[in-house]
Amino acid sequence: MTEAQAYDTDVFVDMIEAFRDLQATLCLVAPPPEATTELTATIEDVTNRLKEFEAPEGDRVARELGLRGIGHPVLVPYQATDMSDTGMLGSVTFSYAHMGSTNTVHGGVITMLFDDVLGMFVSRKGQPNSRTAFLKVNYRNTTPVNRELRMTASIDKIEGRKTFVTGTLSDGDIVCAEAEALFVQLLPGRP
Ligand SMILES: CCCCCCCCCC(=O)SCCNC(=O)CCNC(=O)[C@H](O)C(C)(C)COP(=O)(O)OP(=O)(O)OC[C@H]1O[C@@H](n2cnc3c(N)ncnc32)[C@H](O)[C@@H]1OP(=O)(O)O
Repeated sequence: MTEAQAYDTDVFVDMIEAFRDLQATLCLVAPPPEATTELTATIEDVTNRLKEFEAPEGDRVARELGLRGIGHPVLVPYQATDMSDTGMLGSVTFSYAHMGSTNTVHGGVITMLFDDVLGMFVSRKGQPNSRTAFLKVNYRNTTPVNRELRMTASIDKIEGRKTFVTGTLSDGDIVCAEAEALFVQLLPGRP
C-alpha cells in the first residue's frame, strides 16, 4: 500500500472497528420485531453500498491490513508488544462478539487467534509462506471477555520446511489456553 493511501487505511480501520462494535452489540440486545426489521434493512443498505467498492484480490484493504487481525472483520485484533527471533509477547482483548457462554470466550475463537498469531510469528521469524499443518489447543481455564490478556509465542524447532511453535494465552497468572502447532513452508510454485 502506498504512502498516499495511508490516510484511507486509517479510515478503513475506523470502519472495521465500527463493524466490530456492531457485532459485539448484536450479542447484547433484544430488540422488538419492528425495530429488528428496520435495523435489518439498514444493515442491508450498508452492505449494498459497500458492494459498490468490490475490488480484485491484491487491492482489497482488509487483506492488506490482515496482520494482527486489525483490518479483518472476523479475526481478533491483537498487539505484538515485543518480538525477538524466537519469542513474542502480545496482548489481546476479546469482546462480547467472541462470547461462547456468559462472559467467556468461544473456544473456536481462541483457536483462530492462535492460528493467526502463531502464523504471523512464523512468517516473521520462522519461515515465510508457511501454512498450518496442525494446531492443538488445550483449554486450561475459561477465557474472559473485555479484559486485557497476555499472549506468548515461541519457536521451538525448525527442521527443513517445518517450524514447530507453541503459544499461551493468560489472564494474569492464570493460563487460559496453550497451543502447539506445526507450520510447513510451501514448496516453490505452490499456491
Ligand atoms: C504475513 C502473513 C501472516 C499470515 C498469518 C495467518 C496465518 C494463518 C495460517 C493458516 O491458517 S493456513 C490455512 C490452514 N492450513 C491449510 O490450509 C494447510 C493445508 N495443508 C497443506 O497445504 C499441506 O498439507 C501442507 C502445506 C501443510 C504440507 O504439504 P506439503 O506437500 O508442502 O508437505 P509434505 O506433505 O511433503 O510434508 C512436509 C513435512 O511436513 C510434515 N507434515 C505435513 N503435514 C503434517 C501434519 N499435519 N502433521 C505432522 N507433520 C506434517 C510431513 O511429514 C513432512 O515431514 P518430513 O519432511 O520430516 O518428512
